[in-house]
Amino acid sequence: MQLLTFVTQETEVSKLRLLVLAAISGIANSLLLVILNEAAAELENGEVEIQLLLQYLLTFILFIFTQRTAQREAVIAVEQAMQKVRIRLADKVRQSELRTIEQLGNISHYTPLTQSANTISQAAMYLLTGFESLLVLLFSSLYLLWLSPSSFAVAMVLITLTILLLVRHYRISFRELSEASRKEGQFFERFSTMLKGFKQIKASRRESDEIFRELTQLANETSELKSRSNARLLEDILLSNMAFYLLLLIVVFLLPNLIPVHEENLFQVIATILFMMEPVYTVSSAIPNISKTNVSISSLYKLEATLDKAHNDPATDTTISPKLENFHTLGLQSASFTYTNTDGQPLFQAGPFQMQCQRGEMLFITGRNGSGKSTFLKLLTGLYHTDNADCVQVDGENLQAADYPAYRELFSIVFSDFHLFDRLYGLVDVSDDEINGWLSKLDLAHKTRFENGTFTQTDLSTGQRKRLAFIAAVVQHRPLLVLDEFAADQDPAFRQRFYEEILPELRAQGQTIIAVSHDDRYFHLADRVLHMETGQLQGYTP
Ligand SMILES: Nc1ncnc2c1ncn2[C@@H]1O[C@H](COP(=O)(O)OP(=O)(O)OP(=O)(O)O)[C@@H](O)[C@H]1O
Repeated sequence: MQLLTFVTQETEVSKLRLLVLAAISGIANSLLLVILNEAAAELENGEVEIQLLLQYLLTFILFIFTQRTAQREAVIAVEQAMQKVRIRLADKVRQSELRTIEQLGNISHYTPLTQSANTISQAAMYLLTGFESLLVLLFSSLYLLWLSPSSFAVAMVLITLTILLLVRHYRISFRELSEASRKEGQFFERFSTMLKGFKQIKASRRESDEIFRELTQLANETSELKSRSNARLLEDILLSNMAFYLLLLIVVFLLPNLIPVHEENLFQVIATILFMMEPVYTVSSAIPNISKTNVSISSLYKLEATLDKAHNDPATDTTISPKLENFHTLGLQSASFTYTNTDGQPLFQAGPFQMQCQRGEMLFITGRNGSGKSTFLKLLTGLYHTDNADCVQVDGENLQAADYPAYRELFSIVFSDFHLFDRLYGLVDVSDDEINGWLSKLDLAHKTRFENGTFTQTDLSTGQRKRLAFIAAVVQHRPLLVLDEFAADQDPAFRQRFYEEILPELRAQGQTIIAVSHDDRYFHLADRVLHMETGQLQGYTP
């Protein structure tokens, strides 16, 4: 059971201590019944001894104390475990290869990280009370056996049948809830698609209706699966009650006629059976919740297994060695990369690439859409791992797998689908003045300022936001600046200044620049222009 694995693997609290506390609480609970029955019997014969009252009070205190302590510790432990799992998964996501995250794709894969938390926290309580109730049931059954073996036999038959049915229902619920959770993920994915493509659907009623139909269908299917499961929960509670009323019927109306001695302690037997109803009720209502939690934990561990399977860097050290820092050339040697579908079937092969870049060079790359320019940049910058090892070279030497994290630190990159974070993370020794200087240089000073680690205004046009992304890259002061179609959405006047002033200025300061560009009127400014032709890189003279 996933919940048990979760509690065992992720929590640091002593499981034995929790079980012992729950066991004491369960035994104390059952003892209360025995003492009450004893007292009732004594009352029939005269007076109740004060000793019994004291025993009752002490057992009651023990019951409350152990139950409260066990529940508090379990809840705290599960909260801590949940926090630990979330942090571990967030860390695994950031350590994953780019390709894995691209393949995982949309947000629906990460919903377990947020959705599961509440379910799992609640489930700790159910697990503990479920265990305690099972113990109460066990001890009350033994007490029933002592009071009336025939009632015990009937009770066992009925309870076993009830439990078998509950277990069968648990399996069905698990399947239904897994399916509901998958559909819920798809709902959120469609919902985020609707938000991302809002402009299009706002302008097209038919498009909007079709997406809305899909959303409605997913919501309906999810709700149908969940309602079915919840209805079964109510039926299960009713069923366990019915089993006990049937038991009472047999014990009170049938057994006394069959076994004459049975009437002697009939009241105690009835009280015991009524007492056993509560734990059975608790167990039957815990099952659907534990089932929901198992679904949540399964999806969390599934996400983690996907991240673990991905080829992660064997090391995380990002310290740039002096050798890397002072490189003269870097490039790719027989480097290729193959996109595959989820079944591992090849879709497109980029390369093999042979390419060397000199320090301080300004290199432009051109080529048709889909020819492989971005893929080449991802290989060169170490964001994608090449199909074969030892294909990235620095000063003619192969880059070792453990060097990748440090190698990536050599590049600052502005992607064509750039993302502007709400603050400039990880900046070291960069003054606000330097960033504000860049804002003036890129004609943005009248729109925004840099203060306290953030731009005061980022709600700007696409081209303006891209200039902010360019500033964020440049002020990292890394040896290589990589630009993927940066100027594509800039106005002609800025574009001219960018190619004729800004890039040459950066090169003069020692930056190596590798830029994908379609602006052939500025190609003469580059040291070299390379042309990408369906996955193959060729030299090109403008
Ligand atoms: N995420 C992906 N999954 C599978 N195949 C992909 C993926 N991205 C790109 N490809 C394949 O790789 C080829 C090269 O894509 P790439 O993005 O490198 O081209 P590009 O030259 O940068 O194109 P553009 O000029 O349109 O940006 C594409 O034609 C496509 O077949």
